[in-house]
Amino acid sequence: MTGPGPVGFGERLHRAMAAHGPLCVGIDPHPQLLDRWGLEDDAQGLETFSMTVVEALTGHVAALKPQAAFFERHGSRGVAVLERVLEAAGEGGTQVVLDAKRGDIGSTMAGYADAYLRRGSPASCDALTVSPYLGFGSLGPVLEAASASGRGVFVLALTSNPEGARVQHARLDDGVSVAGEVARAAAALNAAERARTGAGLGSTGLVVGATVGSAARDLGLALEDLQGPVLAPGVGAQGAGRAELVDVFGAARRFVLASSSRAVLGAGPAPQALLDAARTAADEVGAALA
Ligand SMILES: O=c1ccn([C@@H]2O[C@H](COP(=O)(O)O)[C@@H](O)[C@H]2O)c(=O)[nH]1
Repeated sequence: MTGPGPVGFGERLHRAMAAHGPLCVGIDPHPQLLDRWGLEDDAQGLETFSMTVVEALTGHVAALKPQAAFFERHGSRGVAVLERVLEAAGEGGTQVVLDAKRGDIGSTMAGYADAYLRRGSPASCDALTVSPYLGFGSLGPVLEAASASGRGVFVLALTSNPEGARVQHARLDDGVSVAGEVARAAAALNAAERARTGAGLGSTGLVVGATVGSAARDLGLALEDLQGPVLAPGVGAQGAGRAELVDVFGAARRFVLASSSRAVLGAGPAPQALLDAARTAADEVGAALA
């Protein structure tokens, strides 16, 4: 991708959600999906699959979210495909979220920042998913790089998988939940950014699964105070739909970018069928989150 302009990620996403609805379509080239599309499970199949999705949906959905794992499993040729997908996907205002869930000590996070959040890097994206479970402070280098280059992050808070709860629901000495502490830190960054730029949304997002039930409320996440985007995976194949989005996000609904991968991708390979599936999903999540 050529790289974002002077408008920050939060504001760009805000505009994209207003234009196309609050849907992010994941690009998850599972081997089973490649097979269903009549493609080989190799780098060529991966490229045909991913570029079909990009060409069908770019400019029609708020965001696309390639899942790094399904590119990395094809080795260096798969990573080269991911670079081409990131380059092609960012046209027409569609925001590109790379789901790589990076998390390491601060000095290594500087390497990830350079890889994904620097202008001109071969794998540059609009926003990167990151894990705060080495301590929120370890994210410093990616947060600084994102801020300097008009990019963003989605920090894991309450993930959609059931195993996450044991860590993310735990309480710290002062009674604040682990996920609540992550949400507080993200909200502080967004408040500072919005005070500085006047952006509609800050660029430090959270990941909160649409499958987490009452956890965000019970754990005091105060998502309505986040003033940044909430990426909500779990819609479609993991079982969440309209009722879950309303229940989980309540008054914070307007910040939510619902994310669905397999449920949309299963409509392919015909580009029009993919576009129809994405539009139907965008209408459904849009009605739930209005
Ligand atoms: O808490 C999380 C964080 C990320 N994901 C990712 O989203 C997609 C979900 O795919 P579906 O086919 O819609 O189930 C996948 O890439 C996950 O790694 C998540 O599911 N939960």
